[in-house]
Amino acid sequence: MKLTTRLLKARKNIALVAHDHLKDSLLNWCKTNKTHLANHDLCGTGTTGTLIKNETGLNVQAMLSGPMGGDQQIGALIAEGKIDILIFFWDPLNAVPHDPDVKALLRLATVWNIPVATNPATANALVQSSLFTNEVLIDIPDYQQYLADRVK
Ligand SMILES: O=C(CO)COP(=O)(O)O
Repeated sequence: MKLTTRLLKARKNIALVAHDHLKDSLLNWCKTNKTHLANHDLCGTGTTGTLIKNETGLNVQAMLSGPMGGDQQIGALIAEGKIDILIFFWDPLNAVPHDPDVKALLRLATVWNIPVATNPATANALVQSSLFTNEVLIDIPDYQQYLADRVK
């Protein structure tokens, strides 16, 4: 796959998602890192986003709840280059009904090479990284080239 680059601006679009057993963990992480998060545009799946908004006062755009399509909405935004960082505390110990959507979200985050944290240790590393406060270039698939190759 030929690559091109995408500039992630200093002010990021950050998606926040947590499965039910990990919602307290993500909520606590958001409270601890509220001042960092306040510098960015936040969205989240329905329940996670609403809980964070209510409990931290941060402005979080809540999409649909995960099992109702929220993971897919965030995945689509990633594919469109509208999400810069994904923080997704997914549950490795409990099955969820929408496992295909979870996989799809994680897959698209990998395809489009955005920084992803799936646990608090990595989320801490991300928030302390210069990419959290500065603009950064990431490599992404060259979609125009990809399409041109497929249609010639
Ligand atoms: O299920 C989720 C992610 O897969 C999260 O959805 P909620 O935030 O609505 O609980």
